[in-house]
Amino acid sequence: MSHEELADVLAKVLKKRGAVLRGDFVLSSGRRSSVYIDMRRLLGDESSYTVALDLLLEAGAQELARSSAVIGVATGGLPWAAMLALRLSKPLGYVRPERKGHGTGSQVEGEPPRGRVVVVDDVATTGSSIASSVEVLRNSGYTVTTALVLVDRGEGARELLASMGVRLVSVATLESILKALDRNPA
Ligand SMILES: O=P(O)(O)OC[C@H]1O[C@H](OP(=O)(O)OP(=O)(O)O)[C@H](O)[C@@H]1O
Ligand SMILES: O=C(O)c1cc(=O)[nH]c(=O)[nH]1
Repeated sequence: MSHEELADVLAKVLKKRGAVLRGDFVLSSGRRSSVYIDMRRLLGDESSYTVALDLLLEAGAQELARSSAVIGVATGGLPWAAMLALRLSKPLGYVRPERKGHGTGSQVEGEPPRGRVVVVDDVATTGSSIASSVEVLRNSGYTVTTALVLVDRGEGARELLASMGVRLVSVATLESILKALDRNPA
């Protein structure tokens, strides 16, 4: 599929699930935005998450094929990482935003074998959530060169991750989704 087609298909399921919200939202970074993509709404409908999963598999095909495991950024990235790992029969892990305060005290969960892993999140805005996970993973002995997301909001994530040697692969940008919604208003 072309970039435009990927954006069209993702925009369609986001619209179906009422996941493109307009208002005044505070983002994870503390920034404000008049548009919020609530990716979690895709999870509540199996045909919608299946479409989104297939888009992730298509956009990240090369990098996923070369990876030894799929690692989710908790919490938004975890369901997508889990579904990808299951589809690809690959080990799964996830990174907590903070080390667990009791029990094992772990920050990387799952103990997938050390190797080249793909980091998965639902949305990238500033990229700081993915960047923190990449640092934690590298400190734990994993190799990370690719991050895969459904939506890149185009607010610095690509540049931040590139400065760390990580390529951001996305199904669509926020701009392309908004254009797709304009193209297909019905
Ligand atoms: O690129 P960034 O500026 O870091 O923003 C994107 C992050 O924000 C959201 O997570 P959130 O912090 O809302 O936590 P959650 O996934 O646990 O809901 C989203 O799932 C990304 O992880
Ligand atoms: O930056 C964020 O926190 C963010 C933006 C967005 O559109 N959707 C989301 O789930 N998180």
